Amino acid sequence: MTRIELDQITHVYVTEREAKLALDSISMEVEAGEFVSLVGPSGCGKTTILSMIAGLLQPTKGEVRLAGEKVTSPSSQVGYMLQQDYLYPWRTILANASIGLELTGQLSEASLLATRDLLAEMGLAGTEDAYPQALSGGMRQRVALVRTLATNPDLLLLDEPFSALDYQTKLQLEDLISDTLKKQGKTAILVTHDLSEAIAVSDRVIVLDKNPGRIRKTFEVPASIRDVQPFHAREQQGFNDLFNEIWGELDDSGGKR
Ligand SMILES: Nc1ncnc2c1ncn2[C@@H]1O[C@H](COP(=O)(O)OP(=O)(O)OP(=O)(O)O)[C@@H](O)[C@H]1O
Repeated sequence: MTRIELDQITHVYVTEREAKLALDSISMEVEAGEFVSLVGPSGCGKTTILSMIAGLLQPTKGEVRLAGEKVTSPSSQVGYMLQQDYLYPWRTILANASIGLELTGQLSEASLLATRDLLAEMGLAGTEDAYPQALSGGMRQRVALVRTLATNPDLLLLDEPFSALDYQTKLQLEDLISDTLKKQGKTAILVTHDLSEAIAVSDRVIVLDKNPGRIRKTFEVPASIRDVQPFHAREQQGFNDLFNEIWGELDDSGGKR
């Protein structure tokens, strides 16, 4: 299991026109097995943070560490899931779900069998030989989740993975991801613009400010909300109060705009 540390991270994007201070001295820790959400106004640096944890971008100053090791390049320990499913239309569902195994040299009979099992766990049994165009948006996003989990990463980075889905599918997928990650003891960071989703799936919600990106405030989600499935979390006592409290912080950070 992977513990994440961001130690005094500053990032400046340099373009022909300007030097943009995107993140200013951000420090945070995510414990192994913890599920943390990042919320904040558009442009506050959420994706920049994920890119650094994924090893796709090096901070201008500071250090990111995974399980105590400085991140200098992408690692197979880390799975990244995005808003778009990026399934290849010419590959079958099984071939799409197993592409990460192929790219990392882990393709074997056993790993393919495990991928089939994962597809079945996600309610996708029988779709293995179909092509992505035959599947609904929610099913395709489940295939993307299987593809992310198939290489067995310790850490999942989820960049608005539910935002393109209809509300009902989104709730179902939140439950599925939350269940799966809890069962497997994975560490996860979710970026989302949906505050109720952040509260429903997370152990902690971190609110960011923008210009420059900084941590504004961190909220612990109480056990009464954490310990039930995301769908029912929204009905728990205290959910609305926490929502309103975080919403107030988002308002002050410009997050509602
Ligand atoms: N490649 C880049 N070159 C220059 N500036 C960039 C680049 N990527 C991001 N930025 C700037 O850095 C800041 C943070 O961007 P980032 O995409 O991390 O924010 P975000 O919080 O994920 O935004 P959103 O919620 O809209 O996805 C923004 O001001 C953005 O314009």
